[in-house]
Amino acid sequence: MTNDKIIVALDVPDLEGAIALIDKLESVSFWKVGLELFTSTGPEILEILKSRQKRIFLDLKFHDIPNTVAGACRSAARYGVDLLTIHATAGRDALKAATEAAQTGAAQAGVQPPKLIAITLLTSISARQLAFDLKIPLELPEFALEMALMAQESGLDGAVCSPQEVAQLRQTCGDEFLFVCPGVRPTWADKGDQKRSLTPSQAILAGANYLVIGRPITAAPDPELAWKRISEELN
Ligand SMILES: O=c1ccn([C@@H]2O[C@H](COP(=O)(O)O)[C@@H](O)[C@H]2O)c(=O)[nH]1
Repeated sequence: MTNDKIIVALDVPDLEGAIALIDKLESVSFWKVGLELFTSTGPEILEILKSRQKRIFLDLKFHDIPNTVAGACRSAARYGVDLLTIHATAGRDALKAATEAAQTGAAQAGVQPPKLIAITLLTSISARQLAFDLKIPLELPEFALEMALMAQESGLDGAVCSPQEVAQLRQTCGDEFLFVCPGVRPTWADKGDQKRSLTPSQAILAGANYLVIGRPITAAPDPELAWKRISEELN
């Protein structure tokens, strides 16, 4: 079964909604807790997922000065989560400080350190927006590659990128570096705000270790059926 490669994004506003989805999608083994749910529930949602033996991607996308991201990563690592995110654009010093702090926090709590992964460029940003809104004078694939390389050089375990860039990033960063791809859309799903999508099977074939999929499953009229269709596509 390859559905352990799918991380389902629990983007719901409260604990009640989250528990309903976790119970409904019993065979999902890896859940992503992001800004909306964590801001609402705090660490309680992590305890609930752990009590059900689920793996956890804590996607808080830290972006701040080195001292502050280090403190945040130290604290988050104490929860014993599997994956944790920071924006690569926080810079090299912040990435290095975050890497060390995640190790320290986990050791203090006696848990396994999370894999720390860097956001290269949000999958909701198009090439046009990168150039005209963010004023980045690089082609989008080159920018994503530079961010992934900086993360790798700073000691991080992997990167978040769109499925459209993962093949090139994989080729340069090698097989040991983790690539987690959101912005994944089955052919039958609405793209919403995602600008750089591929289908689940295309993303895996391109070299992603994990896919993050939210609304195509969680906002589907029948989430169990949507999950089953995506799992079958991958199997
Ligand atoms: O570049 C990024 C980084 C993180 N995400 C997160 O992934 C999910 C995607 O949800 P969908 O409903 O499948 O669009 C969401 O939680 C984002 O915060 C991302 O989309 N892009």
